[in-house]
Amino acid sequence: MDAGIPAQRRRREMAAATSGAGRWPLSKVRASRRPPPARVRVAVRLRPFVDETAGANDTPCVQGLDSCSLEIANWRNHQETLKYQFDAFYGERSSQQDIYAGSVQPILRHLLDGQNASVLAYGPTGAGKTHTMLGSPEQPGVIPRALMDLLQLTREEGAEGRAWALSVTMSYLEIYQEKVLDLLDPASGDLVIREDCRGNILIPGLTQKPITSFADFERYFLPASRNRTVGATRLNQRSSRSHAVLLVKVDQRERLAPFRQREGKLYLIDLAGSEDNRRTGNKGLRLKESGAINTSLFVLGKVVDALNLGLPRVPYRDSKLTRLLQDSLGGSAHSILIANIAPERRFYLDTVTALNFAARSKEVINRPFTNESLQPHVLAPVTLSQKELLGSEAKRARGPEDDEMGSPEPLAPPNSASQKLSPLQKLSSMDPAMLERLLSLDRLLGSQGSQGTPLLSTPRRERMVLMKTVEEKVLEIERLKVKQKELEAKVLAQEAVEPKEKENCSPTILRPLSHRSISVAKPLKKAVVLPLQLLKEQAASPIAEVHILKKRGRKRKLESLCASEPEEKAEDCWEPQISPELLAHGRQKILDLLNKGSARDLRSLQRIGQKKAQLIVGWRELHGPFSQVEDLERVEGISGKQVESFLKANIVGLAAGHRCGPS
Ligand SMILES: Nc1ncnc2c1ncn2[C@@H]1O[C@H](COP(=O)(O)OP(=O)(O)OP(=O)(O)O)[C@@H](O)[C@H]1O
Repeated sequence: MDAGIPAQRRRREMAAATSGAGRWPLSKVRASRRPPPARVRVAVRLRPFVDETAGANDTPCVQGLDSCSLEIANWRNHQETLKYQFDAFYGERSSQQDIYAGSVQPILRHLLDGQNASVLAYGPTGAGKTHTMLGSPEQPGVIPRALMDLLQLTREEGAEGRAWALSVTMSYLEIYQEKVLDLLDPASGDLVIREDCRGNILIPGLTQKPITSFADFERYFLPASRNRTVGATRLNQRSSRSHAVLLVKVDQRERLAPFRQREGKLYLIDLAGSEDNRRTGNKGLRLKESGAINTSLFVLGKVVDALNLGLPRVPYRDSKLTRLLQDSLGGSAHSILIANIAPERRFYLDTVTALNFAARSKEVINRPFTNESLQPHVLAPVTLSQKELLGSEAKRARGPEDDEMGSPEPLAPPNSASQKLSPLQKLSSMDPAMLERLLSLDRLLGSQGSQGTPLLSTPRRERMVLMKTVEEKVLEIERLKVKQKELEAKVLAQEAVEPKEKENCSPTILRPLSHRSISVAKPLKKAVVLPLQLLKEQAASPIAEVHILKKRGRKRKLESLCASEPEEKAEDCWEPQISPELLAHGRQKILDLLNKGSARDLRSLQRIGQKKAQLIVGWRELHGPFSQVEDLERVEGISGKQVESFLKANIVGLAAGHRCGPS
């Protein structure tokens, strides 16, 4: 478009545009003159209590401080509050109009300057994204309000006699499991996203409906909304399983010479909820959906971070959602992210995660959470096991008051050196696995003599150093655990191979209690065969143990007098037997890769493609390092069976590499 305009005039109009007097679209000037990428503005909306299970006395775990900041209890130290700062904060009493007028309406005018804009509702499942974006007939949300205003604005600006003629079109699509589906034409299948030579993002084949009135909009939008994929999860009966993207284009044509054209795009997006599948109870299809949702939200987080930090590379291409938004997030586009959060305590961790995702700045204030009736429990985090925590969870399920009263017998004697006051038990619905992780961090920091350095209140750089130390310690512990398992396996293997010797063996060799069982079934037949072709290699190879074949077969259960689970033994077929030591090396190598490898490194593993590698990296960033390879099963989208076959496919190769390699 620029080519036909004399350079002098272009410069004049540019100057007019930047001084606010003209209407030359900043987005259309040459790249070198473009303003620096716009920051994504972030607003947080706290919804009111809607949880029927919340008791009358339940107090929110988060509360607003002013129109831009809020505080939330610090799980680790009840004397402290985490304070977050945003561009805007809307408390539980805020209305739909407050959010719209405060954060959305101001960006609409940029569309008439030919610039793009986007509004994204983000947050955990059930926190109020759809309510914010869509609302109800009584409380219309951002979408109907924005459409109403935009149509009004374009009618006025494009009226006869004005310099520009304006028209509005709408498209409506969903991104479901990384597929782009046209909600106005559900039969059309997965659509491709393309970029033209000017960097504009296009979706060829996507339906565009011209709209001139709000009635037009409703006529298309309401039936299309019913095409959106929703499903019931444990946390929301009608949970959105896809990102719903409403695209409104405002097209402008100048009525007189030089007949310029402009196009402004507005994306109004109701994102699918970020999900912690240990709480949603998702399985099968829901789990798969959730994996795709979490991955694309993770990429969105990276894109927002990169834009707000001014990084040179913004990873738009890593997901369909961000690819679609490439020309409407950053650049000269105007974007607002509305992070929706819930007040119920059972959402505490989700809330912290959402706030951390959205936070521009956070500080720790040295005062208790003001609305929090946290009763100091005499707990020693260093001695609190997951079992005990689960016990307290169960107790809470019986009645929260019991818990409020605290245990008549403190878990640690008062005044003991390890004693700490902790609000952990008050954060009633915190995931036990997550608690265990947080507590293990505590334990490690405690054993490092850094009790005085609360992790979350430490400046970012120091926190990174601390986290690194903690990670190393965790790895060391894991290594020791593996070593222990190895020794146990050796003892077991020895007993299986030499049942008779076992009877006479020294009483000083004891197996760990949990593994001690007395089998009353017939002893297994021993069969260790060295295949002919391997005999030579085995003599020379340092990894000879891999090539020994062991007899194995249909599993059958043996009665066990000691173990709670029946022991499984096998017979009648052959499989490679790997020495426990080698197995442990292989496992450790895999674990190291899972915890330290980039997505690219992970792809070098068998059975790990690009998607799985991203899922793993995403999980790691959200939940911290894997403590054992089996934790892979906790990654959404990776099943237990897949983990099993992944281990089989990789363990020997990596173990062999370890033993034979230069190290
Ligand atoms: N500000 C609010 N005022 C009153 N009710 C609300 C508010 N926000 C959300 N709700 C109610 O909370 C429930 C969950 O909200 P909603 O469906 O919007 O969550 P969501 O974040 O879109 O969930 P999902 O990601 O699973 O789709 C709904 O019943 C909704 O009406």
